[in-house]
Amino acid sequence: MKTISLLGATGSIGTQTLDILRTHPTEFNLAAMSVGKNIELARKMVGEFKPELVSVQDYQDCVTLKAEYPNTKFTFGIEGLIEVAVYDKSNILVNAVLGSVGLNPTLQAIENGKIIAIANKETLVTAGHLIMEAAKRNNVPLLPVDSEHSAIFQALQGEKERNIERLIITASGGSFRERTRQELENVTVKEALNHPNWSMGAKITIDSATMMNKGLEVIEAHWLFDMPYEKIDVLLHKESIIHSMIEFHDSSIIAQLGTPDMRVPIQYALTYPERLPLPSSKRLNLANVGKLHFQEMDVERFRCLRFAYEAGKIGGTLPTVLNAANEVAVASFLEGKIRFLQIEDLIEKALNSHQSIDYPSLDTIQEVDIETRQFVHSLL
Ligand SMILES: NC(=O)C1=CN([C@@H]2O[C@H](COP(=O)(O)OP(=O)(O)OC[C@H]3O[C@@H](n4cnc5c(N)ncnc54)[C@H](OP(=O)(O)O)[C@@H]3O)[C@@H](O)[C@H]2O)C=CC1
Ligand SMILES: CC(=O)[C@@H](O)[C@H](O)COP(=O)(O)O
Ligand SMILES: [Mn+2]
Repeated sequence: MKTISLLGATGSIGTQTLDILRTHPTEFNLAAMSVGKNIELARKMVGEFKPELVSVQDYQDCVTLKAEYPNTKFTFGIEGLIEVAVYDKSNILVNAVLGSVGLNPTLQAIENGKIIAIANKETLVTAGHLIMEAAKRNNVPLLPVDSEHSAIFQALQGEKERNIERLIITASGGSFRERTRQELENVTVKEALNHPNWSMGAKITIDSATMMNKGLEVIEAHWLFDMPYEKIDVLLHKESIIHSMIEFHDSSIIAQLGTPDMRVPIQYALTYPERLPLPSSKRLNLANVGKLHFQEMDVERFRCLRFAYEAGKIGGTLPTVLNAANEVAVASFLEGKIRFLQIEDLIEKALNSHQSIDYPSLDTIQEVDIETRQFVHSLL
């Protein structure tokens, strides 16, 4: 029995993680979880899974839930996220929280020897060097949940990182893949949230439409697989059936395929190195699919991808700025405060106005994260 702490239980990845726990009740047990503001769903989850510890975002929700479930321990805020992440009865942390708020809980969980199943890519983008250093020092496995990184991780089994020629990360093209740049001027939030292949949380769906999701994934892959940026390519593949590939020195390419279903990579991270059946997942029938399509990425049309490569290559605090500016810009777009193309304008302004600091400490990253958020807010 594996005992799990789950950050972001009420989200898209969080709810699918709980689906897997439901499918395999004798394999997994939920000891602790965090939610944000979706207290209605949290209530149902506490009733069903009976975790011993629950963290909520706001103090008042903590008080309300405590009155309803006196046998459960409730906590709140960033300290609550950390408490869940390091909960002593858990041996695995599934980090499915949204944004760089996941950084400190992840670091603390690593320091406490927890196995990390990481979906929360913003944490790796903003401070990949700190996460990788801590994981190495504590001999803690970092198991990717993001579909592309899980695909690469699966294709790497039995292989050596030193034999990799390049990583090929596939991109669906997002909600606006058929539109010209000019047609992006007046797109709506509703249109942007209509991803062609995946059902995901709002922020990552917008990131997919701007191509920032692929940018974040390039940086994520750089850290997870210790790969220079020059050896990480992005390829448009509109079906999202090949989830990513590795090309080796001898020109062999190994890919991982499947229908777009995040429960597969989530479950793989939870069962690694074993595999369990996943009866509810639709099996891929390639004869029915017939054709797969591939197309070169245009970094002029998708400027966010170029920003991410540039920020990643320079390193220091630039990825922190990239991520924090993007988080604020996407939230502003979702709130109807800015137009779609202003997302990339705001990120560009934040990057241009920042002097990168090399080898940033956790404190420096947190300061730069706050400063960047304030800077972008001042432009709105
Ligand atoms: N969705 C997907 O298919 C994929 C997602 N990912 C990554 O996984 C992470 C989660 O994505 P996704 O599940 O789509 O996101 P969602 O928006 O669906 O869920 C986010 C979760 O985090 C909680 N949350 C948000 N902000 C805070 C906060 N400040 N404090 C505490 N809790 C908070 C939310 O709580 P509440 O809703 O209760 O307010 C919710 O539980 C992201 O980093 C994303 O990039 C990676 C690959 C695929
Ligand atoms: C499911 C997942 O991992 C997402 O990151 C997904 O890949 C988004 O798809 P695109 O960014 O390729 O549109
Ligand atoms: Mn992905």
